[in-house]
Amino acid sequence: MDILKVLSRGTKRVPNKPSSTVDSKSATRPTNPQLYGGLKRKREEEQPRLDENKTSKGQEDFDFFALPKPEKPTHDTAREQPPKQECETPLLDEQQVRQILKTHRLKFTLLSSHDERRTKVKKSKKKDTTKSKAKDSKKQLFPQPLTAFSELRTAYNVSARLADNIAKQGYRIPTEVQLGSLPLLLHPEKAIPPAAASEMNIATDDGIHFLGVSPTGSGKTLNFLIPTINSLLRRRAGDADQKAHVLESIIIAPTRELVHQIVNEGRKLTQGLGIRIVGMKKGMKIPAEGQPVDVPDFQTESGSESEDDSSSNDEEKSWTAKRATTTKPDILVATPRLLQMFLRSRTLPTVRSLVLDEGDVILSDLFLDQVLSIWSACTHQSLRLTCWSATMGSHIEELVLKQVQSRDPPGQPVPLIRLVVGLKDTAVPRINHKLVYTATEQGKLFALRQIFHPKSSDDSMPPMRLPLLVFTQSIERATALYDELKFDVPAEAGGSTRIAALHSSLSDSARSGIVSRFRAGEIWFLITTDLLMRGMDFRGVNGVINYDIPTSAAAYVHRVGRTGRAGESGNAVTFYTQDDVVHLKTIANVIALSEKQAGKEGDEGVPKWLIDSLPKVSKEEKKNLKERGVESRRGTKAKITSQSAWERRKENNKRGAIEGSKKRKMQGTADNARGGGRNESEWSGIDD
Ligand SMILES: Nc1ncnc2c1ncn2[C@@H]1O[C@H](COP(=O)(O)OP(=O)(O)OP(=O)(O)O)[C@@H](O)[C@H]1O
Repeated sequence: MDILKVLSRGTKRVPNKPSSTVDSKSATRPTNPQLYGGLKRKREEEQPRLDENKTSKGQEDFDFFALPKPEKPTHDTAREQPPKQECETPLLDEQQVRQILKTHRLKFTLLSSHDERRTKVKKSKKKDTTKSKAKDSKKQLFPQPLTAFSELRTAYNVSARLADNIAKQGYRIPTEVQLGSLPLLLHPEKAIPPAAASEMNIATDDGIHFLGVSPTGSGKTLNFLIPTINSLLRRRAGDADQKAHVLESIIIAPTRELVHQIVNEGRKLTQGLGIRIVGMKKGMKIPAEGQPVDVPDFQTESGSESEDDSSSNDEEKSWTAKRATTTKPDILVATPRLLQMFLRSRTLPTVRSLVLDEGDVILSDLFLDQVLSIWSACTHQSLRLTCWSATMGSHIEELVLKQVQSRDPPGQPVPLIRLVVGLKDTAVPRINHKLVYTATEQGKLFALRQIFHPKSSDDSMPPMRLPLLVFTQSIERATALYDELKFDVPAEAGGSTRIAALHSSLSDSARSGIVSRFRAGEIWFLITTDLLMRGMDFRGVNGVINYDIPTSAAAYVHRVGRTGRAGESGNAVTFYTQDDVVHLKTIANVIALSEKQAGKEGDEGVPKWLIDSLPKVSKEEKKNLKERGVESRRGTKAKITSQSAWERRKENNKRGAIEGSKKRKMQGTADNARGGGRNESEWSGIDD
């Protein structure tokens, strides 16, 4: 293997790509999902060789990303057989590993270990704060990276069929987070060789707990799904009763939209594997307390695919009564509230893996009680936790550390390892950021219309192609903005159907309808709120408009992260008024840091003079803003309007009447030209 290929693989074309490994989807994927890998490319002659014997001419042309040919299924359940030992991929030496991790800006830190814990307990008598304990125990690690997806099979014991499903989805080059953490999650003993593990005083043979912090759109979903699915396959490979479905993994996500998205991704990876991944819905029963309970199948069940956190007993009963098919999941994806509602005092003894997607929200006050009770309900002693997000505060890390340590069996601590990709809490490099001062609320509407109307000649606004996401501070503001804008799109371009507001007070079916229409490109402007968009992956969102300023640095990162995903570029515009100036520094700093990280020179997104002139934001103000939003936009002050709704409707009706009259005239001219009049039925159509 050539280290140059490892370091520069984001920029190098793959020679002789076998057509069987790529499907149509790959054509639409960016060729380079790397964020930082291509930045510091070294010349070939400077690179150390891994194995001189393997650098013959033939080896130079070795298709780095090609996967081994899929094995033929041997039986109908398509269960995996114990792995055949394939050609071993040689381990990189520590210097090479360090270089790759540095190039891709990957930093692994051990947040806990047995010895550290003992010293900490002693120390804690003097200095008993969790923060100082956590700080004391941090150490850097250099695990083996994944140099190509093909290594999943050859080096990390991934099932051939799972590897084949990954290839079929067109995934060819691992992103940074995948490159860094897949080996560690799949095969920790191999990723951290025994010498390094003993130096760090950790044992990895019984798995690890993991915190993954990587930019938005960097492929964290695939990253937690692959190890989850693979460990299920491997564990069951030797089972006599391979057909049994036992709930072994739970993935928790904050919204039903995200649950649905994860299930969809999971389904693509589990095709033909005999693994059932199910999204939890209201009324669903899951196998708790070790009792096998029938679970309705997510796909075959009639009705809405999304659940509702506030399901009533009546709804539950009627739903259960009308269920058509039942099944049991191997992997359950759920929102915290719904799962906890089902659990009450029941336990989930068979669950070995708990994944928290958007972990910082999941462990925020919004869901903390529910998540902790789910965590306690998972009573298996080998339960391993992974927690993922693009932003993660230190209080979340401390919370996770405290929780996992409290469950460690005596004398057998399980390491908690954290990976940070790039700089923590920054936006992805390929986004252009712009702060736009609009002075007043009216000014925002004016600025938004300039973006919406393509004929605008104002170049203070970046050119933004459709589709666009527009964020507001609250549901009331999203609805008000929708009411204001719904007549802005001309009828001939689809009128109000092109614009929608998505928020949690809508019904399940309305929410999933809007998401599907937005995915299908039927909706061009989607007005929404922070929580609803967490983790959502819409291909081709070209721009994000923060109509109301985000209420925290994390909110900014996640909002703008709906564009510029998987290596694509995007635009983010943030409006601010006089009322926002006191809060702006936090956002301006995130933009400045993100631009610096992206290697952008000068004052592209936010001029230095602006940052310097903005007032400092106190901790108290930050907290207040995060919890309550900007005061002048709360409650009844949430109104957004340039005219009264009545005036807007009147204007729209007038416009419609004029359009209709024009059409009738044209139709009449055409009919007269054909020499015939209209018959009754034609008239009735137009008059309706
Ligand atoms: N190795 C890869 N090569 C190309 N595309 C990839 C790769 N891995 C993931 N993707 C694609 O990148 C997109 C973003 O992935 P995903 O939604 O998992 O990001 P994320 O890191 O979870 O983002 P967020 O923090 O916003 O939740 C998806 O469309 C996914 O299919």
